[in-house]
Amino acid sequence: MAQQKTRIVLALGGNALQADSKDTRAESQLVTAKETAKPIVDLIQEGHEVIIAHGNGPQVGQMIATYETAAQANANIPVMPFPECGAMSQGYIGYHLQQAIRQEMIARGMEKNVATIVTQVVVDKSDPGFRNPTKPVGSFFTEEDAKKLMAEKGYTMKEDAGRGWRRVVASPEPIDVVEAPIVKTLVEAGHVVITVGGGGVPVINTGKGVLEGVPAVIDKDFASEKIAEMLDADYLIILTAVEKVAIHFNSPQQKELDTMTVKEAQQYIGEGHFAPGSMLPKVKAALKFVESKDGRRALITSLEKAKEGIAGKTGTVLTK
Ligand SMILES: Nc1ncnc2c1ncn2[C@@H]1O[C@H](COP(=O)(O)OP(=O)(O)O)[C@@H](O)[C@H]1O
Ligand SMILES: NC(=O)OP(=O)(O)O
Repeated sequence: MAQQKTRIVLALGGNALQADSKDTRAESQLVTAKETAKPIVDLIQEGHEVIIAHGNGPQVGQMIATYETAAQANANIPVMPFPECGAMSQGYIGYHLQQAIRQEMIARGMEKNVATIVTQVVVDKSDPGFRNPTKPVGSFFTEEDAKKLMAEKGYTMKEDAGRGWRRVVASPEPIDVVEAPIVKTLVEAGHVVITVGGGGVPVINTGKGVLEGVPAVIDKDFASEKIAEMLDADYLIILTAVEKVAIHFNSPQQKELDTMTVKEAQQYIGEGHFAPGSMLPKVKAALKFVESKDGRRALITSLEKAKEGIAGKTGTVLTK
């Protein structure tokens, strides 16, 4: 039986772009993107309106580190500022997703266009996120190497959910998605749109329509939630490396959750079940979306299980 058409914002996690976090080559990302395209095109083929968002932590961190290293070696090479690196990461990742999704649609005889919108997201210049960097970017390091980098380069680095040490940067909250009306027009015309890549390029509104990029990385789960509200989406689906959200994660008491009410989610957040910088923003984004309007649904699951998840067979569903 055909499923009801829904407007879905799909937030792609890091594993949708880099199957192996140590292999950051562009060629490998394109291969991974081609696998990622399959479950996405399944949803498009079922008739859903799909808007795609994605992270950029590893990619933007790599770009910044490359520029910094090049500038250190050659004084004629200027360091590319953070917002510009964010914009480049949207273009680079969007290009891979466009290629992969287009190829998959052609293989299935589907006639649809797919495009990336370089998206700016307004933040507040007095957001407390600017004073307390929390967003992990770039590669993972051992504690020893991280301490050396902190001393040498003045980076702030933190341990990331048991996976190693990473540089952390400011991560303000998204307030407004500048290009949302264009995205809406394209979606309503039947096109597949990739937007708020890497959470969007963070900009502050300096008045009279002048936007200015700021050095930060917005969490893509929060930016996805924001655009999902602005597009009046039915569904926010956050795809990551795990099939279900768990409490007592990584402990003998680990319990995977099929559903979580808003009240339960708030309780679990208070009890510290979700790691900051990894699962916590996903649960918070899902919670905010479900609370924003009656009838809105949110699902957290793995990329491979997206189709089953939307059919109600797996994943963790947030309910009111
Ligand atoms: N309570 C939890 N339940 C499930 N996974 C968790 C939990 N806390 C932390 N995680 C970890 O968070 C990861 C997802 O975060 P991350 O990899 O940063 O996101 P993304 O997929 O957006 O790149 C999961 O793969 C898992 O290792
Ligand atoms: N911008 C962002 O949230 O990136 P990741 O999902 O890669 O951390």
